[in-house]
This record gives sequence, structure tokens and C-alpha cells, in this order.
Amino acid sequence: MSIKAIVTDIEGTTSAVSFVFDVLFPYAAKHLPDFVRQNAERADVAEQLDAVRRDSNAPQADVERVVEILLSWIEEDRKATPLKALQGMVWAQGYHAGQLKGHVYPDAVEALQRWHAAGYQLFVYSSGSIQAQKLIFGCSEAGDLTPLFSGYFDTTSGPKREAQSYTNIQQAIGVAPEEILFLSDIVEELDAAQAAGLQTCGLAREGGELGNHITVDTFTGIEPEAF
Ligand SMILES: CSCCC(=O)C(=O)COP(=O)(O)O
Ligand SMILES: [Mg+2]
Repeated sequence: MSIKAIVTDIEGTTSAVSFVFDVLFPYAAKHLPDFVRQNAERADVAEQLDAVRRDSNAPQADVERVVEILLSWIEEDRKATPLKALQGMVWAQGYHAGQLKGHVYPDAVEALQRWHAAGYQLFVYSSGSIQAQKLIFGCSEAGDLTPLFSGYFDTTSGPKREAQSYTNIQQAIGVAPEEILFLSDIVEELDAAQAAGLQTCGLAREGGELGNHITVDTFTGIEPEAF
């Protein structure tokens, strides 16, 4: 069975962990409080603030308390859907103001372009919101890479360490599980994708092996036709 679709993680896979931890998360921590205060009545923001109240079991929390909760979630790298949605909105301002440029490894850019030209369907699956995914690739140091992608999946498809999430994504893509190659730097994500029947390839940019998964150190080492 040959690969028809490739689904890639972002942080640690197409893009440096340091870009997310040293640039994106501090940017969100700095700008999110005022963004939330100034936009708390906006319908899309209010919806996420209510989700924070629900998820943290604090139904009466005022805006300042919700900001505190969000900052603690950034600190602990919580992959909570409402935090990710709000981070995406804050980062949008930074990208559009030219303060942020998405980091994508040159080897990932080259391989994604080559695979797209060869007819593979390319997708993203990240804990970052779909808005944030489109921004990192759309406003990247290598230019607008969004034309390469056929679709985007975030935590609304489920947590990245659960097999069911990959079944949800496989059904949305509409090809057999074994025709999908999933790329990630996290062994628990690769295990979950494998349990759902997907092919897997680990990215270990500092070297080493990721569990029982074929592991490479750059995208240049990935040969979709070999799976
Ligand atoms: C979409 S860029 C921001 C990445 C992010 O917020 C994050 O939590 C990273 O998650 P990933 O699933 O890409 O490791
Ligand atoms: Mg990752």
C-alpha cells in the first residue's frame, strides 16, 4: 500500500522547539492579558473565555482571573483548546504587524515542496490552533507555504496522544490509514498514530531513535515511497 497523504506535526518537527518556547509563548504571555481585556466582549473571544471557565471549574471567574489561569496554562505548556485559540488570535496581530515570522526548517520547506509537486496530499496536525498553523506557514521566513497544504487539524480532532484522534483525521482525509504517513518528534504521538493504523516516521533533530519508529534527523531522510 503506498502513501497518499502526509500529516505533519509542527513544534520539533517542521519547526524549532525554541521558536515556539522562546518566541511564540513569550509573545503570547506578554500580549494576551491586554488582548483579553480589550476584546472580552467580542463573541469569538468571549466563547473561549467561557471555555476556560468551564475547563478550570471556575464558572464565576472574572476577566482578570481568567487571564491568570491562561498565563499559568502558558507556563505549564497546557495544550488546552481555548488557550490555543486565544494564542492564535494574539499571534495573528504579531504576524500581521511584522513582529513574528514563522520558523520552518529549510529541509522541511524543500521536502514539503517536493512532496506536493509529486502529488502527495499534505496536512498539518498540531496542538496549535488552525489559525496559528496557517500563520506559521503563511508568514514563514520562507514565504507563504500554505498553498502546499490540503488541510489542517488541531485539538478539536482530539488530543495528540490518543489513537482516536488519528482515526478522526484519517476519516476526514478519506484515505485508508496505512496510506497516511504521520511525522512527529514525540514518541507518544507516533505510538498513537501507529495504533490507529497510520505509517509513522520520527524526527529526532538531535539524533537518536523514537521508540520502534523509523527515525530521521531531517526531512531530507524521509522517503514516502519507502513506506
Ligand atoms: C501552530 S504553532 C504553535 C504551536 C503550539 O502552540 C504548540 O502547542 C505546539 O504543538 P505541536 O502539537 O505542534 O507540538
Ligand atoms: Mg512536536
